[in-house]
Amino acid sequence: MLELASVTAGYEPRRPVFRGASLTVAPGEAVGLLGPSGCGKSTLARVAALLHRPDAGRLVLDGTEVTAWRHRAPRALRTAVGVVFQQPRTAADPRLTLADLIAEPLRATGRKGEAADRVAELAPAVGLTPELLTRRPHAVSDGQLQRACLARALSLRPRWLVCDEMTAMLDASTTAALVAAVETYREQTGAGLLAVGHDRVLLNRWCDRTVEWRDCLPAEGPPGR
Ligand SMILES: Nc1ncnc2c1ncn2[C@@H]1O[C@H](COP(=O)(O)OP(=O)(O)OP(=O)(O)O)[C@@H](O)[C@H]1O
Repeated sequence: MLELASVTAGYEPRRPVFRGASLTVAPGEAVGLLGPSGCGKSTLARVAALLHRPDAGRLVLDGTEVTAWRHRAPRALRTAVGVVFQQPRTAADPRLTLADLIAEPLRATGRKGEAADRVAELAPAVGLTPELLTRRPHAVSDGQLQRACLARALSLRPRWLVCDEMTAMLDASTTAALVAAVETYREQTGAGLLAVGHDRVLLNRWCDRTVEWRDCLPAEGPPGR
């Protein structure tokens, strides 16, 4: 279970973006999160991915309460969640080839020896040819780079995936390919998914259920600041 309970988070002391947001994803479940621009969906997604420390509230992953975020989080928890962001350009090191980008989490966790096999397995799963794997980000399209970013997110076989507007910049065929790659991975591993987006039709089609941001907030009191 991925449980976000009464989470308050933001970027400035005493000025949270939202207060008391709660959301649960059951093992193997796919939950879509919809809401207006700027309400804090990405911030909550980053809390769930252990990338942003909340001001208050709880994140419980498979029964373990998370007490440290980012580099302070224990490796076993950090690697339990794979994350894909909206903008592949800002999420990818421009110096790395796509093969090295995909293998980055394996290198960072001392599993460099598995990198070649895992990249060979993941590249076709996300629709990347061997030739594309040798290129650097500046020499591939946004869609191709996003495919590599998805493969990177899957490289450590996470139990949870957080896709934050993963397909917002992409055309319909790349969107379909990436959603299919996520779904194949989930069928193979039973991973749960939190998919943040604006596209209600896509999220309804993709996810087991879709949650409105307002329904994540406490009923009483004004949402947000
Ligand atoms: N790094 C940051 N520093 C300061 N403020 C930030 C930062 N990131 C986001 N914010 C602010 O926090 C608020 C929530 O942003 P967030 O990206 O979580 O919203 P969102 O619901 O995902 O929006 P969108 O649907 O437009 O992506 C916004 O007002 C935004 O300007």
